[in-house]
Amino acid sequence: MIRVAVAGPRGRMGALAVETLVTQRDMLLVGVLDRKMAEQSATIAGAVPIYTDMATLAEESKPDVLVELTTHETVFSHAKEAIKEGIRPVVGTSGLSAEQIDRLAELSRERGLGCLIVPNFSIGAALMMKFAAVAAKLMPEAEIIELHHSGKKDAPSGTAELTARMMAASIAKSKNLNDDPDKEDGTAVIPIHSVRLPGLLSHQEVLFGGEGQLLTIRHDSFSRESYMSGIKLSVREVMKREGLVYGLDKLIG
Ligand SMILES: NC(=O)C1=CN([C@@H]2O[C@H](COP(=O)(O)OP(=O)(O)OC[C@H]3O[C@@H](n4cnc5c(N)ncnc54)[C@H](OP(=O)(O)O)[C@@H]3O)[C@@H](O)[C@H]2O)C=CC1
Ligand SMILES: O=C(O)C1=N[C@H](C(=O)O)C[C@H](O)C1
Repeated sequence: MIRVAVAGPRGRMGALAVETLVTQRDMLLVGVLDRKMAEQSATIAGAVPIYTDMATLAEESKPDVLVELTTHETVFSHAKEAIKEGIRPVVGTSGLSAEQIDRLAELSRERGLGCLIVPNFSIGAALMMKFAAVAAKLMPEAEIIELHHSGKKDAPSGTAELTARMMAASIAKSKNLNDDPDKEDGTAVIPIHSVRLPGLLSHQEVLFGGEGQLLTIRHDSFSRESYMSGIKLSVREVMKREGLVYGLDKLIG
């Protein structure tokens, strides 16, 4: 049985994650981590205890995994504290900096614990990133447009950042860029444009321009249900891993 805790249980994602994880036969929801004792989190969590600090959560409920779904302001300290307490983070929250990601890689390696950073739990988005990385090798002139609901607090999205990183790595490996004297260090910077509007949920387009042509790779999430199978997979996978894995695409082969 995997003992799971969820941080951010009153949030749009956290509440649905709680609802999903309690139905899994191989998982036991042992606690939720909130920033305050709220009546709403008590309703969501049901019989599950609510904690407002990691050390007490760790000591009393002994989770194996923490699913982190809070905000860009909190996520790094939660993930760091979890690793310190021997809890494997599954980080869905966006907004970690490259330095923070490197630090979590270091900490999880030192502690011999799995740590997953999954900017997008949907299978379609993972495929979009893979396809974009392949396309970037042959069509490196590319830009990303990410579009989200107006309640999203951070920009650019975590999905767009990982897409850009995978495309840059792919371009750097390809002969095209390494031969380009205009690129100083061989690292392509893929521009990201962010749109926040009511009516949207989560959408991304990767545009590739070429002589007389345009390739568009697009993914849309129309409901947060699209993330739930990826969350379940990530909780199971983090138990089998050591060190950092960044992206659902690395879990699905
Ligand atoms: N990886 C993925 O596939 C997906 C990732 N996301 C990401 O997940 C994150 C959450 O998104 P969403 O649910 O829409 O956001 P919400 O704003 O709906 O939820 C965030 C929740 O976190 C709570 N919170 C804030 N600080 C703390 C803290 N210190 N401890 C515990 N809880 C805290 C907030 O409480 P309060 O309201 O009281 O401040 C709120 O309930 C975002 O970063 C988003 O980008 C979203 C969708 C998919
Ligand atoms: O805030 C959201 O909604 C989402 N955030 C994630 C991100 O920043 O990429 C994942 C998805 O795009 C939805």
